[in-house]
Amino acid sequence: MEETCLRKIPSYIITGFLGSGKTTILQKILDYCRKKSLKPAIVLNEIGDINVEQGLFQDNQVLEMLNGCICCSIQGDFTRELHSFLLSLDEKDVPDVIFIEGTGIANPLEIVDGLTDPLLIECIDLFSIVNIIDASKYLEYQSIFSSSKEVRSVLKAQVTTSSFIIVNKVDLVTEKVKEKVLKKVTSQKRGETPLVEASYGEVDINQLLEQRFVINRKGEDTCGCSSDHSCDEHIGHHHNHSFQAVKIEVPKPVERIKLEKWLKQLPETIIRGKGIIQLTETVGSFQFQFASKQLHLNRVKELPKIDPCLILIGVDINSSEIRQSFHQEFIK
Ligand SMILES: Nc1nc2c(ncn2[C@@H]2O[C@H](COP(=O)(O)OP(=O)(O)OP(=O)(O)O)[C@@H](O)[C@H]2O)c(=O)[nH]1
Repeated sequence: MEETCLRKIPSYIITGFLGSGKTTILQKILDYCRKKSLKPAIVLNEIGDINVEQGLFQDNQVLEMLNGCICCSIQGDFTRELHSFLLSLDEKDVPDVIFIEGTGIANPLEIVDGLTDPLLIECIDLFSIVNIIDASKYLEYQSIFSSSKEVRSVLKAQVTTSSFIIVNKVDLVTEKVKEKVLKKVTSQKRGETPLVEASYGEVDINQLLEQRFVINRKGEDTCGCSSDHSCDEHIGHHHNHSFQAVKIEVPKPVERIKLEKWLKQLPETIIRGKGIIQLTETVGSFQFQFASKQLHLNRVKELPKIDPCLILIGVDINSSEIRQSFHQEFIK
């Protein structure tokens, strides 16, 4: 007989497009858990084969799902791995709460599918889907990706399925743009879903964790979304993501200004960059973050467990061209 979990654990899906601020808000949630003496477990999903942000989650139980999107290629593995992870825990280690951070290109309903698999039904109590929106890019993405049905439908599904929405990065936009974004999101979201605005994910965590997910089962629309598709589209259809992650080894320190210039000339469809690099200007390793067309470099305190590299994520990227261009500029 299949072994099963001792109890159902409240679980939250943290969703939102690439670089919108999911990890930033998750860090705030983890601080909150620490203060409340709650024991969290975190499931991290990356489309690349490496998690360059693992240092951010030290001291927590982390299950990493790399090299694919929970929403498609590794959905079955996700269910099995999460199940065996939970069964492997001693009673004292069973988490009070689980946070699942999607890849940024995930349709949350496909993660819901994985969590509601019969294998996990006694283990997981799905509380809420929290969606983070990048206020500085949301409208732009609608036009950059106007010809990509796939990107538009991911952006929309992340809004329509959520039980809590944070319009983040409002520090980067004017009042007028913010109002436009809020209007657009309000027109897409489900009526009862709270919508809050934030910079660097500063929100009332208590309010966020209390919000309960309600699946709106009515007629055909069994998934609860108000979008104009049949909900069967969520299942089994998205196996050919045109999203890609390109990994570039960076064996030598790079010049910051030159790197900034190089990033600026990348195609608009490269949405996100992460990595660990060294700089010519100063000793040490730096966490490389590129989102909303902005470069952030944060010094890494401990020796990184991975070799310096950049991961660039986007849609329909010509990986060899980009690798070659980087090599030409920085390595040769
Ligand atoms: N200006 C500004 N930057 C932010 C804000 N929130 C997050 N960032 C920065 O945006 C970058 C991406 O943030 P993350 O929290 O890693 O985004 P993410 O959604 O986890 O990214 P992926 O998992 O790669 O999709 C980081 O450099 C953050 O410091 C914000 O409100 N304003």
